Amino acid sequence: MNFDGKVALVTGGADGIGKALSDVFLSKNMKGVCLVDVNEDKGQETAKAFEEKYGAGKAKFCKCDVTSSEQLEAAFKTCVDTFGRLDVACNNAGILNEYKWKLMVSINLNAVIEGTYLAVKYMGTKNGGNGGVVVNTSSVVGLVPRQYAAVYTASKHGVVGFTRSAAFEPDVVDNGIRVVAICPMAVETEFMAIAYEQGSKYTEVYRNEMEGRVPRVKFEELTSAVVQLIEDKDANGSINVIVPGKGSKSIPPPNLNL
Ligand SMILES: NC(=O)C1=CN([C@@H]2O[C@H](COP(=O)(O)OP(=O)(O)OC[C@H]3O[C@@H](n4cnc5c(N)ncnc54)[C@H](O)[C@@H]3O)[C@@H](O)[C@H]2O)C=CC1
Ligand SMILES: CCC(=O)/C=C/C=C\C[C@@H](O)/C=C/C=C/C=C\[C@@H](O)CCCC(=O)O
Repeated sequence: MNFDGKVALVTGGADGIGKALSDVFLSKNMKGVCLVDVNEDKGQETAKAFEEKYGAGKAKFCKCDVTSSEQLEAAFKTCVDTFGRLDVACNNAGILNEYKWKLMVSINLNAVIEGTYLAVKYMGTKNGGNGGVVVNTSSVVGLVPRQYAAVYTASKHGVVGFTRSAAFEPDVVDNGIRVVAICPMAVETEFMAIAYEQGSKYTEVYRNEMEGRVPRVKFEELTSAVVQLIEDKDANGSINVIVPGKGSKSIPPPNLNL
């Protein structure tokens, strides 16, 4: 898919990875981006900054807690009502808080599943749309274990398993939709700083042993991996790890011919 005149919806679009993706989408001449986020102040601020940079009417902020089915569907509807179409859905919002693990699973996994199905409803060729691409944000710990963050790791493994499987569901394929996921290593965002405030065993260990010593994926490395996945018409069910300084690599499912 090329980006010209297309429309994207990005959850967690107010900040971090979602904001960086939205910026790049607009720089590639997308018609508009819908920033879907629970943080109203940041969301309004980011939308305003994008309109100043790319022109009036290019960014729409939708206040939404992705754990609410009603709010998430309303965001998809607002996006199509505002821009007239939807082509790319990034299910990206996420948190790291092992103490609030049920909430974390709701945000990191359930909302990714719900967002994917809503993308089929609002982008699907059988539903009046033009087809499109769903990009789900997992993590490197969607592929490898991580002690002290068992539920975060489970939620991100869930995103990988769901993406690999949903991509080949007839209802998804027959609606002209591809589904991919990214598995970045640590990225240059405030994600861990926010996680420190909320507290978890993992962030205590991380802060003591790893902070400042782990290289970060740069936004440019991450966004170019996502752009490639969106542009590549053969990328479906693809799970791409993103490693600082080394770029993006597709990771196939394990070969079980034992
Ligand atoms: N930063 C990192 O090192 C890595 C992050 N990830 C994943 O990338 C995704 C984005 O993370 P970052 O941009 O780094 O974090 P961030 O904290 O900078 O941005 C996350 C955004 O999601 C929003 N959000 C949180 N809960 C929400 C909810 N219930 N409803 C709607 N919006 C909500 C926040 O308000 C924020 O704007 C997450 O899924 C995270 O797990 C994956 C690998 C590495
Ligand atoms: C180590 C830095 C870190 O844990 C930052 C975490 C930020 C977000 C949580 C998660 O989505 C990302 C984890 C990134 C880990 C990065 C580097 C390595 O420590 C992992 C290498 C994989 C392994 O454990 O073998």
